[in-house]
Amino acid sequence: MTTTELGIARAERQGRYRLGVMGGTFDPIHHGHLVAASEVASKFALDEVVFVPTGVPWQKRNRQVSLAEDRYLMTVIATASNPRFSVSRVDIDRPGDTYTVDTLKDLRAERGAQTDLFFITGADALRQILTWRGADELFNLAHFVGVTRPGVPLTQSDLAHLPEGGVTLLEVPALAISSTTCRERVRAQHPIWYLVPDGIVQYIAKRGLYPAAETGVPDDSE
Ligand SMILES: Nc1ncnc2c1ncn2[C@@H]1O[C@H](COP(=O)(O)OP(=O)(O)OP(=O)(O)O)[C@@H](O)[C@H]1O
Ligand SMILES: O=C(O)c1ccc[n+]([C@@H]2O[C@H](COP(=O)([O-])O)[C@@H](O)[C@H]2O)c1
Repeated sequence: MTTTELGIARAERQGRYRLGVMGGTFDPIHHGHLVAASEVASKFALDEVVFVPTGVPWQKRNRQVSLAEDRYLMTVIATASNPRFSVSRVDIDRPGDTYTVDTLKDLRAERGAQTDLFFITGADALRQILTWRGADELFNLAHFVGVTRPGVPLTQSDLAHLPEGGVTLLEVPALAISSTTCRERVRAQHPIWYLVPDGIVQYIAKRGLYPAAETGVPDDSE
């Protein structure tokens, strides 16, 4: 999108606020998340991107997930330097499993009817979207932006089963980083500098997250 197109997009919004919503487990947050959010913010002329750490990511029940407060604090640290990035507690403060349909309803109630929601999701999550609770409702609550992710092929034909006009695919600078790789590297005592913001390296060390032994910091599985 050129600067002129962006100008038109801004003019066409007629006083409406454009809010990007970046949901994730963020265990830990890494530069892949931040670059995806920044790119969508630029291409869609968003006023703000709110990062929403999951409370209980029910589709990750078979694995250990760090405490919500640790994931929340890492998200705050990683986004603090960007004036257009913010962090919401809606998912971690809501009891029970986390469903995006609730996230979007809560943000809509909080931000008001003048706000348009753009839910940002990686290609892997987008491919699973019909398994999400209340999937048929999701596309009435937000426009979905599916961002490319290395190792996850995604084409227009993958969108065939999704409502027409409900999803836009966007190619973002490819960063082959995952939270899984970051956790494995910490456990193996390999560096994660430059895969995650500096403050996250320090937070993980300070809290002793992702220890090599099973007997480490508490998690959300108990
Ligand atoms: N490198 C990346 N490029 C683009 N999108 C990404 C990238 N990493 C994660 N995402 C997207 O960000 C959102 C939140 O991801 P999540 O917190 O689960 O991170 P993850 O790296 O996929 O974690 P894990 O490896 O633990 O499954 C998802 O929609 C995911 O597809
Ligand atoms: O609504 C659901 O049923 C649902 C199922 C799986 C994932 N999600 C959302 O998708 C986003 C990315 O999730 P994850 O597990 O890949 O970090 C995050 O906002 C989750 O709440 C939502």
